[in-house]
Amino acid sequence: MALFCDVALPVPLDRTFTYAVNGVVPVVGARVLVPFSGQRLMGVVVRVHEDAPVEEFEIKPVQQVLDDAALLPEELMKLAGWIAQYYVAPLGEVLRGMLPLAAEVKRHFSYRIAEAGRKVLYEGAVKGSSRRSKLTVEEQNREYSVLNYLEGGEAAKMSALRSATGANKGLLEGMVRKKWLVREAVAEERDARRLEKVAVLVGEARLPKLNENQTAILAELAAVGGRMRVRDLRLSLTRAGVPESTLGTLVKRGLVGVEEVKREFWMGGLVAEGGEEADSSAALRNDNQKNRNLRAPEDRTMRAQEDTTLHAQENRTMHAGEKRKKHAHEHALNEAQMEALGTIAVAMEKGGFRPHLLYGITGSGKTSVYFAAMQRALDAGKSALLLVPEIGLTPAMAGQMVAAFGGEVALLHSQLTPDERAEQWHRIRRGEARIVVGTRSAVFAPMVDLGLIIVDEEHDSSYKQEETPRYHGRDVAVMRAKFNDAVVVLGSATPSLESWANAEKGRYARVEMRARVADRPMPLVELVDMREEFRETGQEQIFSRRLMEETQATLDRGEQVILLLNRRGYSSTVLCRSCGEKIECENCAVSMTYHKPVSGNDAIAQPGQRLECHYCGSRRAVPKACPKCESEHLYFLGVGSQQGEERLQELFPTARIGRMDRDTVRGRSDMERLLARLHGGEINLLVGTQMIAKGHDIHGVTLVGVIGADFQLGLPDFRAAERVFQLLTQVSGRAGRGDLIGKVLVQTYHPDHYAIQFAAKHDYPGFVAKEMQYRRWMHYPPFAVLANVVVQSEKLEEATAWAGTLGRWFQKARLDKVRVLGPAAAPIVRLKRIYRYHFVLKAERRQTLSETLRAMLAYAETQGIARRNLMVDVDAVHLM
Ligand SMILES: Nc1ncnc2c1ncn2[C@@H]1O[C@H](COP(=O)(O)OP(=O)(O)OP(=O)(O)O)[C@@H](O)[C@H]1O
Ligand SMILES: [Zn+2]
Repeated sequence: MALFCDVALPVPLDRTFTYAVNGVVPVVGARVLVPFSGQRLMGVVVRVHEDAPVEEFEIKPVQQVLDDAALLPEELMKLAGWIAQYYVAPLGEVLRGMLPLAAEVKRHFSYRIAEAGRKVLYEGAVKGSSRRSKLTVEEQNREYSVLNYLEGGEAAKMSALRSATGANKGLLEGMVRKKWLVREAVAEERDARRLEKVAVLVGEARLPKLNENQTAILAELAAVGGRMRVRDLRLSLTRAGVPESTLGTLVKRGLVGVEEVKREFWMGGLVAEGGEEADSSAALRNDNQKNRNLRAPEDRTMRAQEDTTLHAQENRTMHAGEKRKKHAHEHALNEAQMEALGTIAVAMEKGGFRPHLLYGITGSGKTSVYFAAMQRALDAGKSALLLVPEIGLTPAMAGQMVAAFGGEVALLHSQLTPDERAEQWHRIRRGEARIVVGTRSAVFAPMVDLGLIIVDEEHDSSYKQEETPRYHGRDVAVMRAKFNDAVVVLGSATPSLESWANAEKGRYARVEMRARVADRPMPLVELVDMREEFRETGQEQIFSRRLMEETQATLDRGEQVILLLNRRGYSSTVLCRSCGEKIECENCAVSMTYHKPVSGNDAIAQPGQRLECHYCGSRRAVPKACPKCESEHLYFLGVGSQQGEERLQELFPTARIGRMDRDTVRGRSDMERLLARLHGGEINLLVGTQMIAKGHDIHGVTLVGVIGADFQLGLPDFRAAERVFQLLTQVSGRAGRGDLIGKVLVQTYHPDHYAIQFAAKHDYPGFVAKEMQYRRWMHYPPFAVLANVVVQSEKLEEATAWAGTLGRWFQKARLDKVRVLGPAAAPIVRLKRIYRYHFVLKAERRQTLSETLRAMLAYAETQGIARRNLMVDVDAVHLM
């Protein structure tokens, strides 16, 4: 009896594909390579069966089965199915996101002779190469050699063809266009876990007579404890001018051995595998700097040793700051923390799915509770997963995890290479890493015996994936816990309204921590009415007099100040004074931001390219005149963090100023360096965008100033008030986390707005009550479920026509349980050259919403609207 299997493929189609089983029978959850429209794709088997498909077209066989056992455990297969259903996303694309194993499959192209090619070859043999062609005789001859080479019928890789015939890619592609050849994309399995060579000093050997170069190598090795990656050693030898062959000589003489070991993966000073100490690995990483000393071989050993210790010390002080702070896991928990831990621990003991919302104000010590709960999970033989918004923004969290749990930890974040990601994935799958810390997609980590999932800062919008599948990591975490019978804890000082509503309904158990640790008071918040300020000073100022006064006083007392200026760049808009035209991006309907060129190494904006689009990244020079009316009166509006920094430099010339935004913090190491300078007191005045509000725990900060956070209140988004409240609360929470009480000054043009009023009073429950009313009246989440449907095309006419087609369908369908708003131009009507129209769908019940969305997609298909031109965003976080 013939066997078939259904395979989910990473293509934007809401269906699976049937293939014939060929030899090895794959199990559900295994990866297979299958042919798909001229390519070979990797997919995941979702069903094995005997039902011969009824369709007319030919059923192709599976080409290769990559796994003997299910790669994805059953609960992850279930979770994938749930996501596909809930977010109306193709299952194959969901699974692709779950399996970060692309690195294990190598893709390349190969060519095979086609019928037409054969004909040409035989005709050519008979008539000689007399065909009319634009090609030179030499190129024509080369084509014949390619055909000759492929005559046997086997496919050949491009590299083989090139070396045999000298044909380049262009020539081969030309032959494909003429249909002489067919090109095949080949996917091949490869082992992502590579080995690397390590040079080892052979201890026993009696030192014979050596030349200078040989001594240098031995000293180099001795200096780092006798082992070094050959790759690194080669690098330093080249720098010092020692010939590479010297290493070979030493190996031959038995003074140095070379071992092959499994490659270790390094993550910004933290060793993820096998290593115990963050410090020692960081010191190891610094070999390269040390190697500059290679010149004088005689005393190198000594000096290098000094260097090593020196580096280790530097690192220690770097990480710990001036006065060493205690790590979160080193505190004895206070009463509120014990109570929170108790609730979570009891839930774990009872077993089963138990969701919790941990509402703990800023500085209440949530992190320590996470650590303790994760330890409990480990003690019970379970594994634990901690999701964080962005590891790069809160490196302290990852560092403390490694310090507390050592080799048990796997870190998953966006800066890993595909190989590193695959390696971490397998470590977790094998049960070697039982503590996983990661960003959004880590929710798919193949944990063994998962007992606990924690979602830190659960309100953070970075948990929402803004590409297919558009899932929300927090909500997926809850479902994951459900399929795994695990406990899940959503933690925040400003929980999302969705989670809060779930707690109100009793779906989540609520745990509260309503005081700061060590009886530290909440900071005092003072509002500065900027309308008043303008009236009194007659000038539009960035910084109010009150804020300047307080800043000066705080700096004078030797304390630290943080100022939030939530826009990056220098000026957010360039406006023509004569005609009012704004300079917009040529790809997107948004104004371009002016970035002032900086001299020196950290010049980000290149001279002559000073306007940047924050949506597509395109750049251009500031025009000399308005592109529309040619007036030369261009006017720069909207203060960004770069300008803020410049002004502060003028106002407080002796302050030690730092800036934290996407332009100064590109990666995790930038963040680490900046935070170290803050902890150490090297910076006493920090200005930055919302990045500065993220969970940082800097004890010397006693003043937080907020400049223009309320412009967001005017954005066309029903979550605007919630976002402003969260941002104000989170940034205020950075003040007064040490021994001294903190103060917050909020400059605002809307001092009476409830989001600002409640934030000033640290009244989250008050804010939520008010905001819930508004959401109920307006039928917005959490009182309705919502989806954003964007119709998109590079052609404006197409986008509008399709929007019209769907609009008429919605009207005709007379949906009484779903409200449809639109079609309307999306708030950003053109983005990366794509025109966008949208509908917002609101329904009382989730079921109704997804049925409507599916019916709409089915109708769109009959109208020839391709799936990729319709973006369906269920539980959309941004409606832009
Ligand atoms: N029981 C305790 N006693 C004293 N200090 C503690 C205790 N628990 C935690 N801390 C310290 O309190 C500070 C705040 O803790 P933590 O960063 O966990 O707060 P949080 O609740 O996560 O706040 P936020 O929401 O602002 O990030 C840290 O410096 C931490 O080391
Ligand atoms: Zn753009």
